[in-house]
Amino acid sequence: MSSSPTDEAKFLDWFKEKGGAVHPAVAFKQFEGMGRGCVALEDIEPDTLLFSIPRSVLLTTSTSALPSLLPAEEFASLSGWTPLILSMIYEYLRTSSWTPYFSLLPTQFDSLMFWSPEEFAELEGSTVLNKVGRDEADEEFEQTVKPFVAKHANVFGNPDDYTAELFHRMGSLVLSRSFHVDAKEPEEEEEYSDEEEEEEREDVGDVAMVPFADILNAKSGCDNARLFFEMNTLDMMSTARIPAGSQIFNTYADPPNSDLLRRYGHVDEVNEADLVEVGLETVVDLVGQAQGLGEEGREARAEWLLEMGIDDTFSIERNYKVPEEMVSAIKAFLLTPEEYAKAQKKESPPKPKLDAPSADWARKILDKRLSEYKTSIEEDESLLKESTLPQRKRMAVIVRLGEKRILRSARAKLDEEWPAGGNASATQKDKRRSRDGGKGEAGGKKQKKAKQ
Ligand SMILES: C[S@@+](CC[C@H](N)C(=O)[O-])C[C@H]1O[C@@H](n2cnc3c(N)ncnc32)[C@H](O)[C@@H]1O
Repeated sequence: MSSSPTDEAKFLDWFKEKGGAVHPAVAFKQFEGMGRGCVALEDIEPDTLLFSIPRSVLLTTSTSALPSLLPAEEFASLSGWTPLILSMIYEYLRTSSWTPYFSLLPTQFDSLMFWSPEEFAELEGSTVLNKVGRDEADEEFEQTVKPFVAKHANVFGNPDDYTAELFHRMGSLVLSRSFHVDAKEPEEEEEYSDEEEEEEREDVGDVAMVPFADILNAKSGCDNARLFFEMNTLDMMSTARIPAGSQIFNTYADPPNSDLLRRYGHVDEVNEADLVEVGLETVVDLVGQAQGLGEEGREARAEWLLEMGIDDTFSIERNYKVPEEMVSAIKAFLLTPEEYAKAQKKESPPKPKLDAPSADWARKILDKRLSEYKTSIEEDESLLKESTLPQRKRMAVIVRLGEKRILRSARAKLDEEWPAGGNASATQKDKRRSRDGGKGEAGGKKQKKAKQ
């Protein structure tokens, strides 16, 4: 990265001139493999104000000068993050308002937007490959940004300075560093929320680049600081005791490794929030076809499930349970035409309760998902032992290995609770018995009576 200690000093001067305040025990530091972060120089107690950011230094579509220089309806016609990205490029190229901030920001990224096809191939099997959005971003640049900048060259200056590279760079900064800050009046003690998966639905006016807050790194299970929104400031507070010499960590809202890699360009070797996704289409193809449903019939059932609020993607987390919506979807494809008609009439998808047939199908679905990765768990485990593995490949292996391990554990859990081709296991029966009262006839009856 190109920024230096002088840039840090200039940034701090600028930050303080604008009214920012920093606790004397908080300092910048380079951390191996993480870039710049913040360190505690002395022990810091919980609930300590680490730094306070005046709202005026936030870079948003409200604080940038750009919107006021353009016809309002034309600026409003821009969609997604484009208004913010354009405002950032404009401020970066044409003004000095945020120069000390920009000089601390990275210009190169390991997030998926910047991976080559060969590097992407290492992620084969992971659904993250469908979420990168490089083509959409290129199209947005070519079809919207370029003509817009050329049309308003009186404001933007030389259109050639507005390159696709700069557009992707600013977009990646928004993806990895922005915060959701309601543009409306802040609620009392409103808590920060990092920008979430809902980025497309979010109002761009609420997305903010927050100098200083975005210098904190994050690590699964290690967060010890959090941003709180006050009327005139955004305050970073410690949420735990931070011993002298320790890194100050924010939270990025605990994404799985696939999303960490996509948005931030890093992974957590140990990530409690890791998960693997199974698409509804796997259920549709596998169960629907085996049930003899034609393409139209399969599509109709899938559409109906979506209308009933079932998601098109199921996430298996580290509790290794088959997601309820996936069970419901499997069972919907196992319904006879008469049962399906009835369910449609009642507008009610099947209850998400596993039974022997749905458990067998869940097993097949997990196997199908596992077969979509081109390497085995064992191969990945030995790859990770190689000290010469290139960094991006290493991260891809960690993502795909994490996903495969979850699939394997979910399958083992199914095998234990629903042995293949059979009935419920002893554990399942025990669970059922204890739900029924577990005392045979008399116990069961009593419980029923009490319920009436
Ligand atoms: C909000 S910024 C934090 C400041 C950043 N380290 C810098 O040098 O400007 C987020 C970026 O920091 C890096 N980062 C944060 N946490 C990390 C971690 N646990 N491991 C590796 N890199 C991390 C990633 O490059 C990520 O995109």
